Amino acid sequence: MKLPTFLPRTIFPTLESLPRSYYLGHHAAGLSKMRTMLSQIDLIIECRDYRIPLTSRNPLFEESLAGRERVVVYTKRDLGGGGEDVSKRHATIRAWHHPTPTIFSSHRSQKDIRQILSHIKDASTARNALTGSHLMVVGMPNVGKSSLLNALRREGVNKGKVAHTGAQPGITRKIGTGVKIVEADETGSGGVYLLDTPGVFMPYVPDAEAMLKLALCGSVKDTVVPPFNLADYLLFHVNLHDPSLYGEYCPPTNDAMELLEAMARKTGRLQRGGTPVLEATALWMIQRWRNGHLGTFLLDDVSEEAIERYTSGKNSQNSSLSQARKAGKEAARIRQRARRSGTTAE
Ligand SMILES: Nc1nc2c(ncn2[C@@H]2O[C@H](COP(=O)(O)OP(=O)(O)OP(=O)(O)O)[C@@H](O)[C@H]2O)c(=O)[nH]1
Repeated sequence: MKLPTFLPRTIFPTLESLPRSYYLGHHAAGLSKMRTMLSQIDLIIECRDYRIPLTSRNPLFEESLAGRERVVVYTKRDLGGGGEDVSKRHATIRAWHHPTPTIFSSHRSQKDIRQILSHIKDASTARNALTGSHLMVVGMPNVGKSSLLNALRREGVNKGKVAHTGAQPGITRKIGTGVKIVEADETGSGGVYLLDTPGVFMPYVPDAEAMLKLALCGSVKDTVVPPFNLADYLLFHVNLHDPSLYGEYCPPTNDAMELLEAMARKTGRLQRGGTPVLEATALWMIQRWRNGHLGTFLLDDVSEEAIERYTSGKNSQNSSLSQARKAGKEAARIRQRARRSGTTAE
């Protein structure tokens, strides 16, 4: 008997009830500190997540840290997969950012890290800085800033890890001191120092799907978006990519609960009585994808048309940005009033 052909979903339903903001106190404080330090900075390394090149762009970094030389580094390239269209994809992204240089990197690839170092050294030489160059790495939470700093230091001056890294966002909370990533020459000039900064989320996420992408990539804490919604959205993408990726658990399905139940049974995530523990299984499934074990692919569509759509939507994003700022200030005022009167507002 011929099995029916599996048809993956082509549209994911809009989840209007999802939170659209994750702009925390230490994000605002970090950004304001970065702004005050800007005059001492020669080059900004702006990190974005390779799996979501459009969605992980935070307009705040261009708006608040304008006027400094910049390089865009797409981190976690290894999690975006290969394929024939990689060169075309990279060319499209480079053209979008032109004339800002763009580098695609994985923190474990010596070749990628050397390419970034080489760019940094060239920029520093061109500046002819006698007192050394001072760089700052910025980006959304969990995008891989501290991992990049450690990798540049290891490759540049052969020294061990200095910055803490972790699978959840918000590991770096404060701006530290500059870390040497390139030695000065015999004359004492040419040294390069890099500042790590806390990840800063955008004040307002333009749509619910963007929030799902950011949460899936680990930019917000796993408690912010319900794991079932994330697992369902991940399944939607895995199905568009290759449903055989979860073939060891169950046949192709568009039902996330069916897959989670099968995964829970196969991996022994069961309560007493044999009931599958679905939420823990959803988190496990998401973590497997984040580690590259459930397919490596992009969540954003990267084409000239998609970039055009994204860029033409920027204006509405900017107005949402000012609305979000007003809402943020109002929330801070309410919290302050509640603290003064001895009650909490959260
Ligand atoms: N596969 C892969 N994982 C990476 C890469 N870069 C970072 N990671 C992982 O991503 C997670 C977050 O990395 P961090 O360096 O802590 O990210 P961060 O941007 O400093 O995070 P915040 O403290 O929130 O600002 C860690 O689990 C890293 O191991 C990469 O290029 N490839």
